[in-house]
Amino acid sequence: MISMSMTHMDESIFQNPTMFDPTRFEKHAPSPPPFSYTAFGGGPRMCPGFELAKMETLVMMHRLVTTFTWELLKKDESFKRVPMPEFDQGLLVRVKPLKETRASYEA
Ligand code: HEM
Repeated sequence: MISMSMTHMDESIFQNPTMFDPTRFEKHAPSPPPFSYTAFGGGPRMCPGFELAKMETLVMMHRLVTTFTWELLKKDESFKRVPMPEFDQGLLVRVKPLKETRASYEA
């Protein structure tokens, strides 16, 4: 049994662990020590789909932020870890296609 958040939230391994910083996973970034980043497990039974999953996640994120605008409806939203992140108010967002948003700015 592993506790991923023990190492994922360890400041001696990941600088500013609670900060959203995708650059920490870029190719030129220093690799974390073995078995400290365990989202995909580790060792001989490590997830064989991890490269595919990372690529799919990147493509999906790119599409979501370039196709839609996102508006946070509860500005005082926060979350706690129990142990997975859970939003206090359900993370309500208004999502609009980017084309529609541009049209309303132009009107
Ligand atoms: C965000 C997406 C994914 C996450 C977080 C994830 C995570 C994991 C984890 C933690 C394990 C256990 C590894 C271990 O025991 O050390 C695992 C195993 C596995 N994953 Fe994934 N996975 C993801 C996506 C995928 C995809 C896209 C595929 C296939 C296309 C896949 C196929 C597998 C298989 C076949 C195993 C079993 C490997 C074995 O027992 O030898 N996973 N995954």
